[in-house]
Amino acid sequence: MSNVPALKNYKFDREEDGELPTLVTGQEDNLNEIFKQVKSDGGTRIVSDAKISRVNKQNETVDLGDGSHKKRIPVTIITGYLGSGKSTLLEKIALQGSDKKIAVILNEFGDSSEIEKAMTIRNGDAAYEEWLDLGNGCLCCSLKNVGVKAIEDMVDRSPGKIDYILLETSGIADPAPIAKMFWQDEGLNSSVYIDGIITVLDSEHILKCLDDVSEETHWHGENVTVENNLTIAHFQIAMADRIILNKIDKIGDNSEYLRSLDSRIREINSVAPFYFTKFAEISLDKLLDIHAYGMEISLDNNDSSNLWEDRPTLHDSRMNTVMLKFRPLKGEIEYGRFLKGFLRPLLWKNFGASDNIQKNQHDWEIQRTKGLIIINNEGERDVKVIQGVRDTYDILQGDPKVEAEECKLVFIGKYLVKADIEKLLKNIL
Ligand SMILES: Nc1nc2c(ncn2[C@@H]2O[C@H](COP(=O)(O)OP(=O)(O)OP(=O)(O)O)[C@@H](O)[C@H]2O)c(=O)[nH]1
Ligand SMILES: [Zn+2]
Repeated sequence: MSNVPALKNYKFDREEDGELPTLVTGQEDNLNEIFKQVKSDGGTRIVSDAKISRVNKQNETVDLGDGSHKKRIPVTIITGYLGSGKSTLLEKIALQGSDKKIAVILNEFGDSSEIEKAMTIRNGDAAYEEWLDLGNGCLCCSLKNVGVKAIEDMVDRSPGKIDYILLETSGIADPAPIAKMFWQDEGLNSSVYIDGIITVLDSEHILKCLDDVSEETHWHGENVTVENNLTIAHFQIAMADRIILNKIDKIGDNSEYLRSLDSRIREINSVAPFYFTKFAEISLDKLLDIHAYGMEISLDNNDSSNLWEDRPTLHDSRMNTVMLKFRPLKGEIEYGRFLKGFLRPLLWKNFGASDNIQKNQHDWEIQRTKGLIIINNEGERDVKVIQGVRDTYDILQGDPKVEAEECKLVFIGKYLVKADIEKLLKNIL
């Protein structure tokens, strides 16, 4: 077990920690002042700020036993439901060109990372130092070992080259098992530490997500005790150390709705500070190096379970991914047919577009669309990137140099039937 110092091993020390405040009777009129100055060590004792920052500092390095120290790398986990703006946040963090050398780990569902890459995120004038794509499936179970190994390798192969890691989880992943992975895995635990979990919410759709409970969500792990009226979005909010209420431009000045949003989120997470943003515009210092687990991580690492209420992992089995690959489109006319005859009927089903597209009896719903569309215009190659969240989609100019010979579409949603969607596409190709 890495010998990360545990705050619990510290004894209160008068000259170091200064005077303990006299017994607090609770009648003091400067009670808030007193509480602001003292912090508990997670147990009963109180320690000074200086000591806390020293412990946090020590948490950032691990003593290798031969007197040398290895700097541990902070990891910020970025979670949030499908299409909330996680990648947009990554982009904004990069564009702020911070002095940190940042590695990005993507754990996207639906193997859509090259679509993400087609909108290459640039860190200043270069892409992020490292870009580790953990591919399909969720880190919490199917990919765990692969994921841990890949992260360990990345950290080991670039000593000194990376001083911060951002991990974007897939939109439908429960963040707890991913965070736990950094605690429970011996190797990871000594080379990285969790600085905080940031949850990005789509202000326009988050209440719909929270209301979308279903008896079909299932739990990974034994002794499922947690009641079933929870969704992934609940856990993503509950685990947050910072909450970004993104897409505020979609709400306008609907203060009524904002109040309902505020109270719903506060019900789930009453402590994490939250920020309203548009296209994830927020300054780095609110998100990085927050040492959200500085105190707990220095408590005896073995009892990290109390941080994640060792509960089973939630999976919503109604969700699935449909990925289509097809030849480049021939010119603007076919591209127009693709939009009018395929994409819109699929996404605008609720607006009366023909909803007999999918034969299954379920109430199917596309929640996330990502596409890389290549159009051959008389020898000219045009690349479009499609980014959609439920019924709205953006078409962005892609990088014509992207290495892709065929179009690629990824739909993530409920009860999607690949054969039906493919048939609709065939009608227009
Ligand atoms: N109107 C509006 N659109 C936004 C905002 N932030 C992001 N978007 C758009 O929403 C879409 C999804 O944004 P992403 O950053 O890809 O979302 P994501 O959370 O990474 O999506 P997944 O990785 O699929 O879960 C993109 O088309 C963005 O341009 C915002 O504040 N307002
Ligand atoms: Zn899983």
